[in-house]
Formats: sequence, structure tokens, C-alpha cells
Amino acid sequence: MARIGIIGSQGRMGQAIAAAIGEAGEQFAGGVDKGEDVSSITQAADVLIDFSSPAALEGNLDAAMAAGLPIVIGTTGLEERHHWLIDAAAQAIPVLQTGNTSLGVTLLAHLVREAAARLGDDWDIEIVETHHRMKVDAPSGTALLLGEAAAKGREVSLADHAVRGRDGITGRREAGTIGFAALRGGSVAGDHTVHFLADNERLSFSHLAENRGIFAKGAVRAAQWLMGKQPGRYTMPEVLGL
Ligand SMILES: NC(=O)C1=CN([C@@H]2O[C@H](COP(=O)(O)OP(=O)(O)OC[C@H]3O[C@@H](n4cnc5c(N)ncnc54)[C@H](OP(=O)(O)O)[C@@H]3O)[C@@H](O)[C@H]2O)C=CC1
Ligand SMILES: O=C(O)C1=N[C@H](C(=O)O)C[C@H](O)C1
Repeated sequence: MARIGIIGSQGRMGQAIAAAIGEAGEQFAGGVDKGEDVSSITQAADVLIDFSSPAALEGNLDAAMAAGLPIVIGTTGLEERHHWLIDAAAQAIPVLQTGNTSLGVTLLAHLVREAAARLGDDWDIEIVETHHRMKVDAPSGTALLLGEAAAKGREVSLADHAVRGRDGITGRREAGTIGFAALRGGSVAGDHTVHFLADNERLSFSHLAENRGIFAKGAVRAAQWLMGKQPGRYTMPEVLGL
């Protein structure tokens, strides 16, 4: 039985993950939240799951490395410097970071990459996401993950092609860009649509999350899979065999 510790355990996702740990027949090893010391749960844990805040990431990675524990990072709103920290930690421990742990989004990213590779630059790509009113970051980690997939399909860098929100006299749409739009409201668990828009035809791929259970289940599956792996940075497609 895997002993799984949760960082951000009292949050919406932390509570869903605690439930998913029980449903998977694994053991909840304890949780920490803001102001608590992650090392207080590392001794009792075989693996950590972090769904907290970007501000906590560096300390969480340090604690995981000090204890030699694998860690699943689901926290979004990460910046480039956070990814450098993750790359550095992955030299010492197994790390899996993803903006979305669900099976559906993992497959969606594959389909988006394929579509972007096959459709030319005359197909404009726009990514629209909708989330509950409590979400603090935009675009969502999933939207960025899908944008990365589209950029990979086109063999370009997302950083050089992303347009994150429009306001005012923006000018015409620049060819080859990948646009993002974020809606916030209600209790929406997470909806994402990637639109491919050409002259006279449109193709859209959507994923609608009906509850957080799908993310929690995927996070636990990733934690189970990560245990016993060599140090390195792993991905959800590897976990799910996609
Ligand atoms: N990858 C995926 O599949 C998914 C990712 N997410 C992401 O997971 C994260 C959490 O989402 P959600 O549960 O909705 O958010 P919540 O705000 O409900 O939960 C976050 C939790 O983390 C705690 N926390 C904040 N700062 C720290 C810290 N420094 N150390 C330890 N704990 C801390 C919070 O405590 P306090 O309230 O005291 O601040 C809270 O308990 C977000 O980044 C979200 O985007 C969400 C769903 C799926
Ligand atoms: O904050 C959320 O709720 C979610 N966050 C993730 C994201 O930023 O993509 C995943 C999911 O959409 C829910």
C-alpha cells in the first residue's frame, strides 16, 4: 500500500485527492497547508502530491529532495523559473508536473498536437477555458498545456507565438499566433476548447470536467506510477500509456 502525502490538503483538490487515495486502496500519509512544514509529513510518506500554490513550489521540491521522495505537481500558475526548479529537482528525484491529470485532457493534448501538425498556418488556433470563480491564475495550466501541444505540432515555441488576452485596438490577428481567452464564474470544474479556424470551416476539440474527481484520480494514479522510478521528469502520457 502506497503512503501518499498531500501538500495543499485542505484545498478543493487536496480534499478530492484524499478521497481518491482511499478509493484507490492506498494510504493517506498526512497533509500540510499554508504555514506548515512539509518535512512534517515526509517521514510517513512514500510519495508526495502537491496541489497548492506556485509560491510553495521551491520549498516543496526541497523537502521532497531532502527525503528522497517522488513528487507529483499539479499546481498551476507556474512561471519559467518554476520549471527550472523542477528540472533541477528531477536530477535527484522522480518528478511529474502537469497542468491537468485527467485522462481526457491527456488524450486531448495528443489530438491537438496532431491536428496542429496536419493543418497549416492558415488555420488560426484559439484556446478558450472556463473555470469557477475561485480560480486565481489565467490562462489555466491546461490551456497552456494545450497551447504547448499545438506549438509542438507546428514546431514553434509557444512563448514566441502566444497571445494571452486581447483588449482595445489590438490590430488584426497575426498569422501563426496561438490565442488564449479565460472565462471565470460559478462552480465550473474546468472546460477547455481548442478552436482551429480557417476560411469557411472550423474544427473544435473540447474537454469538459464535470467534477474534480477526474483530476484527483489521475493524480493518485501518477503518484502510484512514480514510485520506484529513477530520478527524472515524467509526463501524464507516460503514466497513462498514451
Ligand atoms: N493539475 C491538475 O489536474 C489540476 C490542478 N489544479 C491546480 O491545483 C492548485 C490548487 O487548486 P485548488 O485545490 O482548487 O485550490 P485551493 O485554493 O482550494 O487549495 C490550495 C490549498 O493549498 C494551500 N496552500 C497555499 N499556499 C500553500 C503553501 N505555501 N504551502 C502549503 N499549502 C499551501 C491552501 O491553503 P490556504 O487556503 O490556507 O491558503 C489550500 O489549502 C491550483 O494551482 C489549481 O490550478 C486544480 C485542479 C486540477
Ligand atoms: O484551478 C482549477 O480548478 C483547475 N486548474 C487546472 C488548470 O489550471 O488547468 C486544471 C483544471 O482545469 C482545474
